[in-house]
Amino acid sequence: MLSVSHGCTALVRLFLVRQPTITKSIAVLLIFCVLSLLGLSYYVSTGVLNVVSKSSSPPPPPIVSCLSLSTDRKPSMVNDHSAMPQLRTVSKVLVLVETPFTKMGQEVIAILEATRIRYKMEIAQKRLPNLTHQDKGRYGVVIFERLESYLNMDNWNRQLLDKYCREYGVGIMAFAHPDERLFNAQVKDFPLFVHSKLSMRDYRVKTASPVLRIVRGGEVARGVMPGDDWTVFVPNHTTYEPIACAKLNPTSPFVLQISDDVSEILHTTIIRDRGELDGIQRVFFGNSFKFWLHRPLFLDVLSFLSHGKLSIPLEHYILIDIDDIFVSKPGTRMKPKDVQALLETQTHLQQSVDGFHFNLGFSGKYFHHGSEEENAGDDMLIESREHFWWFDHTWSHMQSHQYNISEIIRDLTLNKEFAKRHGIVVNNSYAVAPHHAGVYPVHEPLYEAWKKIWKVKVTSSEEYPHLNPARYRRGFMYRGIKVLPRQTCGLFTHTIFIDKFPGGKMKLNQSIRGGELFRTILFNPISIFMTHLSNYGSDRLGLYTFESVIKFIQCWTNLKLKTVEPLKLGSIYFDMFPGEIDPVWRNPCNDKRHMAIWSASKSCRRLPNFLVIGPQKTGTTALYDFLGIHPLLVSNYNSLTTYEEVQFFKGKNYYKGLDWYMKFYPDPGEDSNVMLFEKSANYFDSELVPSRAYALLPNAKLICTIIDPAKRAYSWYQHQRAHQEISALSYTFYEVVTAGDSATKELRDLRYRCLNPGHYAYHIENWLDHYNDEQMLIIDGEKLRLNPILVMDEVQRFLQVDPVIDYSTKLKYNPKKGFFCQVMGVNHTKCLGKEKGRLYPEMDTQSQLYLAHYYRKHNIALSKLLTSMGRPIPTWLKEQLTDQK
Ligand SMILES: Nc1ncnc2c1ncn2[C@@H]1O[C@H](COP(=O)(O)OS(=O)(=O)O)[C@@H](OP(=O)(O)O)[C@H]1O
Repeated sequence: MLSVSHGCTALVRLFLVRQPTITKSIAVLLIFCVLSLLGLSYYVSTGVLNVVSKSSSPPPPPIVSCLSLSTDRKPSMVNDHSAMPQLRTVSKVLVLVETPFTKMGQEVIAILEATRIRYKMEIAQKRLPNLTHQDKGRYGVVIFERLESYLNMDNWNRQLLDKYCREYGVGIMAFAHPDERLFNAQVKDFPLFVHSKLSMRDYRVKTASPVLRIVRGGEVARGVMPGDDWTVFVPNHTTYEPIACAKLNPTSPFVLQISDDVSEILHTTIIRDRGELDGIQRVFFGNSFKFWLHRPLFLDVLSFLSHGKLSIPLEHYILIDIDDIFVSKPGTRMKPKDVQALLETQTHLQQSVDGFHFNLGFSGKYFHHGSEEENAGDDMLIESREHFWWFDHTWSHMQSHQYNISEIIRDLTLNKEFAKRHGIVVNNSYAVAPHHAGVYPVHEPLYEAWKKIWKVKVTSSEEYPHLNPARYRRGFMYRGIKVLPRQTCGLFTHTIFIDKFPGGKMKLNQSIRGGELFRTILFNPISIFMTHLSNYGSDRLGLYTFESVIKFIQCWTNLKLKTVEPLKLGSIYFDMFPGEIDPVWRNPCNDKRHMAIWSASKSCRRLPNFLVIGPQKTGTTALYDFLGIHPLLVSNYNSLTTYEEVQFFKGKNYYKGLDWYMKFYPDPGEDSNVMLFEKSANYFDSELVPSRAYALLPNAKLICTIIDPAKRAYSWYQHQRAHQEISALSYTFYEVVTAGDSATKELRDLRYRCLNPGHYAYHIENWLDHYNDEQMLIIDGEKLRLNPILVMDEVQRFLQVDPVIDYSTKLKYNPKKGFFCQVMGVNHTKCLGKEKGRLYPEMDTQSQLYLAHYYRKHNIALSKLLTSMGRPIPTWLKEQLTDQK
């Protein structure tokens, strides 16, 4: 554009200043032509002209026709696989792969993750993992990435696996992938033969197969199948039954040997072994997931072999949001005939999708911002308002993370007034934020304003926990608002013509016919799609895409599609996935997209660099105080309720969100060497905290302190008594630690709280499930008490902080207190308050003996763990382990 305007100015000047000569006139004309060409190419490349030229051609009708949509459509067989009573297996899959990186194995894992089916991946050549636990089978189905790995297992492992499968009714699934070309080769140990490395065409699934559930039998996928590495199975026993078959491609090798009549004979591409010979059900696939239908068939086989335990529901919900109503650029907006088409398609889709409605998200500010015809389109949307569902998409299509609460409130109010003026009945409970801004990472003011103006209860976003990989997208709940995962269907604001679809029309059709879009609906029982106003003008890509994919699903599957209002969808979602209600906060600075929609006033520097995690009563407060002496180690501001401990990752505080947590930290600035830290002694023994802390602070360092666990338990008990905890006052220490199953709940709880933190090895390992060994410093609390100077030097080295402090000048033993305290002046030290280092009677001998025995196995585990980590063994631990009390 720049060159065009500069050129024009030059042209005008030339004419104004002098009389043109002929040569100059020709030169001017030439310049004019070049500029016109430049201008034209600009318009063509930006698509502006396309809008004009293409909008006259009729939008494409939906694709897909199939046998099952014809009038003589036969009812399809939907098998209920949950026939076997008293299964003794867990709903989990064992996946045996060649290597963790092989493509096929990764594809299997990707399906399991997308469908939220639990799995364990192991290398096939290694010893099998434990298959049982307390008379329960750990896996409901065993999958071999390669059939060859199953056949070539060593005798011991093979017998073990077969025995397990027989006893627990567990099925085996495997994918044939022979390295060499085979003709009529016998499958090792089975009355089954294969031809391999073939090219196939015209794929069909057997109508009567008991394996089918999602896949509708009887359809034919015409044409040549992808790949020339197909294996077909030739059984020689009644135990085998074909599930799917295909014809040979005439160009395939062995064609003549295999059959005379290449065109008609069907060859088995997926075969089931009913288990007549050895009591084990197996299903072998003759190819990978290159052919799209193998994914839904994989899910059916999984369901079948697990006796319905690993089935996904057949009822699937879809909600199609059309965001940006009124927002699009002139030339890309809907005209009356597009609105008409939208209405017609909605009516049409209501026949195949129960309750179907397009869900329209409006931004009133841009009403009537198009051409005359497009403004008439806006009017028609308003006239047809009661046929659609409507939700708020902000008045000005604002990125809420850039605004404060009153600005957001003002914006939402304007949109609300717009709706009122135009008689739009808005679905109050649902709203969507433009650009996902403010939903995740959470921008508190948006949530507050939504609740206040619209009483929003449900929203959706594709950003939690991250946009990619899409299969990990999940929901969460924050401040009473349910955030549901949103799916992308490939239609963005600029995707308005079929041939401009990224990758072209072929790519779009692939996505519809078993590709990405189809898979999204298949794998997610609830799919909320994000589309835009512009996808329904021009070529009406939105209508083409969804009508086609819904037809395709009807053709090939027994999925029952439904649409329900977002509020109901929210309840259904969290009834299905209750484990997702609790959010997991991640660091926005580790995701570029998150940074782009996070308020500029926030900074990841306001998060701790290291955590002192406890456990309680091991000297953590002394350590906290000593750390605070160092000018480069800065702790959080005090909490009003829990003083120096923020206790964010444990308990209710976590639900207050990241903004709340960050307010406890100063911003040390980008270039500062300051390290922020938090000490919360109750983090150590929590089951949830390690994963939460790691999600937010994966690079943090951790410090824990350990003392003799029996001593720690007794100190804790005394602490509870000093704090007047009734249960601790009611029972002696011995009664607490020895409380058995018949004790009151109150006493059992007290015992648990008293003894559990002392299971050091167990808790440290929980942390090390997430963090690396090198990220954790384990301090001997006794050493901290007796020689804090040495310990603080070690801490400085571990933190790699400038050792600007000589702790020998900062800490001094206070004989009166019996502890090291901070040096404040020549004859003045500051010690911890009377809360720490209380005087209490010695532990009774009975309790000492009991606890020495109780903690013995935990202490052994700790010594093993410390040795494996290359850490020193504390003196008290050595004594405990040598002591024969
Ligand atoms: N320098 C110094 N001053 C005071 N106290 C010290 C010090 N070093 C270690 N200790 C020991 O720390 C015990 C308290 O541990 P915590 O601070 O981790 O307790 S808490 O969980 O934060 O309440 C406390 O336990 P009790 O003696 O049972 O009170 C002390 O033994």
